[in-house]
Amino acid sequence: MARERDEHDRFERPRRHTKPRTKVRPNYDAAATARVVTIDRGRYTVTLDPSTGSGSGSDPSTGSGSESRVITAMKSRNLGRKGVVVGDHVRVVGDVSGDEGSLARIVEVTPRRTVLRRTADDDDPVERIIVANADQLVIVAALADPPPRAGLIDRCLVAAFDAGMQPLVCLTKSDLGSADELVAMLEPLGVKVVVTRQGGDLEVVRDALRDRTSVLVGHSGVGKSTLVNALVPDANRSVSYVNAVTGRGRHTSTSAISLELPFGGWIIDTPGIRSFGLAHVEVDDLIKAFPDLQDAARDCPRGCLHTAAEPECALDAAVADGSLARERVESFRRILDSMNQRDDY
Ligand SMILES: Nc1nc2c(ncn2[C@@H]2O[C@H](COP(=O)(O)OP(=O)(O)OP(=O)(O)O)[C@@H](O)[C@H]2O)c(=O)[nH]1
Ligand SMILES: [Zn+2]
Repeated sequence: MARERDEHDRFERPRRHTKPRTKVRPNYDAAATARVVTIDRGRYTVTLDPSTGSGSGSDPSTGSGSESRVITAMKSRNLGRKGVVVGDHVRVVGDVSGDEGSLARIVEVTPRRTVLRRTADDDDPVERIIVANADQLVIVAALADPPPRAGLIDRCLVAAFDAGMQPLVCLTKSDLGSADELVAMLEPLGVKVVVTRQGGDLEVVRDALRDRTSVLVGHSGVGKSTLVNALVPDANRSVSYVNAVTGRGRHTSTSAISLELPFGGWIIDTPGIRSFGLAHVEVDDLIKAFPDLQDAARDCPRGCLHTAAEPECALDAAVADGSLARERVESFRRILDSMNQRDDY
């Protein structure tokens, strides 16, 4: 679903060996592959995949923990208006040495597996993709100070399901409040929850993040930086961060920034993202994240929106005959409703 809307899908990649090479469509199969870690004023900081750069041959999608070469690149003209976002897998040509002052060119963007969008707002009327290719959305909420808002968590869940990303709810500041209520709220949806506090044991969090690409979202003050610094002890000195900061003065943009986890995988922080684009989400897309509900909904009348107001929704029948748990249907309807409430996230 997310893939169908991917703007890049309309542009076919040149297939290896099937088409004759022409001057019109250069073949970049030999170009180095890299991933975009942050963007600042038209300059893309990318890390060269270890297999292209140093020849270690490890899987670039999981991150091996080895030092990746960081280079600065610009978008090539042939990409036209096509966007390049954090998390994109790209091909780069030109000076890929990564030496001070060097500048490579991004010539191709690999089709995206997932896309996460933010909504249009006053500053920018277009709903834009903010992160590509992430497989997990980590929704960070504090148990107190600031108090958690269930509606926001629900909206983030919708964004995750719609984007084809697995949600993980991370409840911070467990020293200040109990997680029981939120855990009970999320359990019927099958959403994984981890509970943390500053200075606490992070093993469960590490296990949930290991070898995946996770996007962190959460409001200011919930303890996101505290968490990132605990997971990536040298976050402020990491290659991508330093490059973004020292490369061209201060890192002033609000671009997402991708950090390699020392235990494998990546986390992408999203400063300044206040809301997700949910306007395009269809009920039929959302329900795909719940195969049992989707299955039961096959008996719904055409055009059924599956809300509690629908007189003949088959989800109610399934609850009545015991094939679906009432809490699960009610929880699904709750996140369905959250979609239509205008609010941050
Ligand atoms: N009591 C308590 N305080 C915490 C915990 N984690 C973080 N804090 C405090 O909460 C405040 C906000 O933490 P940050 O990590 O800066 O939060 P953030 O989400 O990164 O916020 P921004 O930097 O504004 O985006 C700081 O004063 C932290 O010391 C925790 O587990 N328990
Ligand atoms: Zn229905």
